[in-house]
Amino acid sequence: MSGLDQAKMQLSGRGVACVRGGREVFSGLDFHAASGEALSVVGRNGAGKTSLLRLIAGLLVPAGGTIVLDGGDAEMTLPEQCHYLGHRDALKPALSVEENLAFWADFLGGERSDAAASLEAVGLDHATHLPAAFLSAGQRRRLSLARLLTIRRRIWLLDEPTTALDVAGQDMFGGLMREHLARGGMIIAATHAPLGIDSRELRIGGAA
Ligand SMILES: Nc1ncnc2c1ncn2[C@@H]1O[C@H](COP(=O)(O)OP(=O)(O)OP(=O)(O)O)[C@@H](O)[C@H]1O
Repeated sequence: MSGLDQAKMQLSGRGVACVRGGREVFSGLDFHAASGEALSVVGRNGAGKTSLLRLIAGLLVPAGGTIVLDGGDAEMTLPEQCHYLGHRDALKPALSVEENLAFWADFLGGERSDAAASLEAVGLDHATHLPAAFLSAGQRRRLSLARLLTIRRRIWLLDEPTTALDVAGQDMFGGLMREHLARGGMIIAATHAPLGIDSRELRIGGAA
């Protein structure tokens, strides 16, 4: 665990507004999250949970307000310090499990851990040469989770991360999230189901 991993971080949103397709999804949204902390973003379908993750990841531009990271790596942008895991697993079907992971490691760059160890941690070490097209939904999700471990980024933005995971997979993922937080990481997860770890709730758009 490096000293950098332990540096305090604080992510703050102030008066954030989101417009999609010309329609306001939410506005005036305030939130904050600190290193070592998990935030569960909850709300009804269409409230803007995915949109908020995409705003933080820099994949959408806020229509108003600011999103600021204090205490992160001053040489990197906020999106460069985030892992965004969408609810659709971004995998190349013709590439094998290990080739998919290598693709993401090359694409994202930066510090990386041992890919074989990551695949073992998510229970895919028996399937490294299998084309991603042959993976089950839960196995695809596990491969996406291996990305979080292979390429080290301190902020995990997770969209419905436990979808398709069996009970053992949810336990495994709970352990990985706890380790990430213990290292000074941050997790912001859009979810309809309990995340499986202690988290603070950020509700968007009133009761679901
Ligand atoms: N590409 C797009 N163009 C226009 N509108 C969009 C686009 N993507 C999403 N929206 C709209 O933005 C709103 C928020 O969508 P978002 O996916 O962020 O909601 P959500 O809270 O994650 O919903 P769910 O619980 O169903 O996953 C919805 O009304 C949706 O129709």
